[in-house]
Amino acid sequence: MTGNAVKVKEVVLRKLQMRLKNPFATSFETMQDKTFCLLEVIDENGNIGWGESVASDLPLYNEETVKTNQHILEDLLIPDILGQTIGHPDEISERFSPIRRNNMAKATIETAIWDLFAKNNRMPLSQALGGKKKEIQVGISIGIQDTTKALLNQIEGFLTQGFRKFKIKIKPGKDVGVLREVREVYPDIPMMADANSAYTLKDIDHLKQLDDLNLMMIEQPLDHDDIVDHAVLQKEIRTPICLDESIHSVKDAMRSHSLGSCKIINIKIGRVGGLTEAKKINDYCKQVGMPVWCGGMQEAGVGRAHNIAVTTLDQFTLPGDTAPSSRYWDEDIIEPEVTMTGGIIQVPDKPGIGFEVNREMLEKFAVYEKAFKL
Ligand SMILES: O=C(O)CCC(=O)c1ccccc1C(=O)O
Ligand SMILES: [Mg+2]
Repeated sequence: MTGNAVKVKEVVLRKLQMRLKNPFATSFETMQDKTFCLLEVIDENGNIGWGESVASDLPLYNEETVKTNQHILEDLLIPDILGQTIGHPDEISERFSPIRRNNMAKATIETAIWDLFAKNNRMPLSQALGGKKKEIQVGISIGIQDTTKALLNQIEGFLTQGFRKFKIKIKPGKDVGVLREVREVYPDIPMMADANSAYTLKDIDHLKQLDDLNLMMIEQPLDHDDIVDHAVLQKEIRTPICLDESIHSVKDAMRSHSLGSCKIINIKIGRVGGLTEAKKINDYCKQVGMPVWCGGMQEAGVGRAHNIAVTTLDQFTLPGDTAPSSRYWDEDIIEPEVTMTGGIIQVPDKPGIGFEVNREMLEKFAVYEKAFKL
């Protein structure tokens, strides 16, 4: 779509520190205190666009951290767009392409420009992206629990709230046995597992046991940057492989499809460098008939709002990880907060991300702030 251009007059970079309600354990870390970059981009008309980075303090999910984000944003990306007139947000990823990777830093600015562009054209971000859904189905990601009883209690609670997909984090020693016990209690719930690269091809015979558990998919069982071994594994197991960490671009999606590395892709806006690339992956996967869904990185409200918008695209056919604000936060940074009824989130029809940022919450959680003006 064409539309009114955006002229960037001012950018404010903040770092926020927020504490999750409970620790969240994956196969590679247990996290409860989250620090992240939040970007406010102001245009010459005083409209404001917001972008949230999903990079955390340590480079355990990918190579980026809050500090690498700060460097790339302050020293390269913000100076590059300050004072510029952006005809369409699709230009941003092209503009930033000489810089290698650093996708989460790039996405922080690119998503803010998308928000600003949608506001300037007085339309919801979902509409600016070409999304048609007015409501989205919601899944839940459940961290590794100390006991199976604790996991079953969590599932019971989330079932009553109406969640549509149950993603269970696994690792060696807390995988097949735990999932089997869950299946004995809940034989039919839509369930998947996420290994966050905890296995290797030496575990093929062990992973074959997942095929008896009627899983929707096994997410990222092997190396974070692999699509070759995943193709070998997919030929050995019936359970569809979903790739998360391995997919950084539409080219990775194309390579994975042609090799047979996966049958489903978890799209995360930050991991792929922004909404334009996420849309390209959506469009390619629609062309080849590969389902996609929107993953999460325990975002605060701005990131959550962008995830809702991208989930309205047509190939996002499976419930994502975009749970309500209350999943992780006693207080979120947006108002209203993201809420859910019966496993459904209503897509906002206000301009841009459709939520206001609560500046009192920014004051409360910000540990760093720097303004960039012409
Ligand atoms: O935001 C959510 O609820 C999903 C959280 C999640 O699964 C996750 C959280 C941190 C790092 C990686 C992942 C993942 O999806 O692999
Ligand atoms: Mg994952």
